[in-house]
Amino acid sequence: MGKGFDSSAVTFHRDGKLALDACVVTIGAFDGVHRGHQELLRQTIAAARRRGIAAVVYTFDPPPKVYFGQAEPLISLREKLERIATFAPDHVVVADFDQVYVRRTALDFLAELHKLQPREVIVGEDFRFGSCKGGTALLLRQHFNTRILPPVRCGNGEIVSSSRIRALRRSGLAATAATLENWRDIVTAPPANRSGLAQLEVASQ
Ligand SMILES: Cc1cc2nc3c(=O)[nH]c(=O)nc-3n(C[C@H](O)[C@H](O)[C@H](O)COP(=O)(O)O)c2cc1C
Ligand SMILES: Nc1ncnc2c1ncn2[C@@H]1O[C@H](COP(=O)(O)OP(=O)(O)OP(=O)(O)O)[C@@H](O)[C@H]1O
Repeated sequence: MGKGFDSSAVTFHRDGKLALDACVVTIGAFDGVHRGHQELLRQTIAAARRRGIAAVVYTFDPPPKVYFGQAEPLISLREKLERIATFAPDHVVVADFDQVYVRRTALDFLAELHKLQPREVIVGEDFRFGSCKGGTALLLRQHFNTRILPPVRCGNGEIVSSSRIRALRRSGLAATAATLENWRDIVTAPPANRSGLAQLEVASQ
């Protein structure tokens, strides 16, 4: 679970705008910022702190499955960014997942990642990227020092996923879904702390 909401320490960027000389980065749709995502965020921020470099979260708006009409979003972009911000990364990159972006190949995406000069990339086993999901975690490993985390599971052994949370909600099992999200004690920020988010929203208009 993250600490308390404080977006003031986090800088938000549109994709392609951020260049760094070192970082640890995690990548994903992160819809719901569930317990599996939280583990990625914790490991990413811990690795970055150990190395004394920036922690970066790279995410997509809307989540690709939502863009392709395969799912309804679990939470809004604002809520997602607020949840991510509670883990206190240094940077959050939000890529506009649209008809132009979706045509980028896995190699295009790797070229963008190179601009962040990651010392470590941390993703889950099933991470895919690039048009037609051509890129895998193993391809990432050919380009960057990549840590592939084993899946976080719930008590009955099932893998925690946004899809599973959606299915539980659809079945009327909202309380079970909420245990996988694990956000019941989220601290909501006062408006003054949301300036970074507001800037991102203005930039996207
Ligand atoms: C440049 C780029 C292009 C993508 N193109 C597609 C696509 O054509 N079809 C698709 O289903 N997903 C596409 N995706 C989404 C990925 O499959 C995946 O959902 C995304 O990278 C987030 O990973 P996650 O779902 O593990 O969070 C693309 C992702 C990126 C970064
Ligand atoms: N249970 C989990 N344990 C560890 N990593 C996870 C878990 N679920 C997702 N991840 C990783 O988090 C990142 C973002 O994944 P993503 O947003 O696709 O989540 P998801 O729950 O698998 O979504 P969906 O069910 O919609 O496919 C990816 O690197 C993915 O591999």
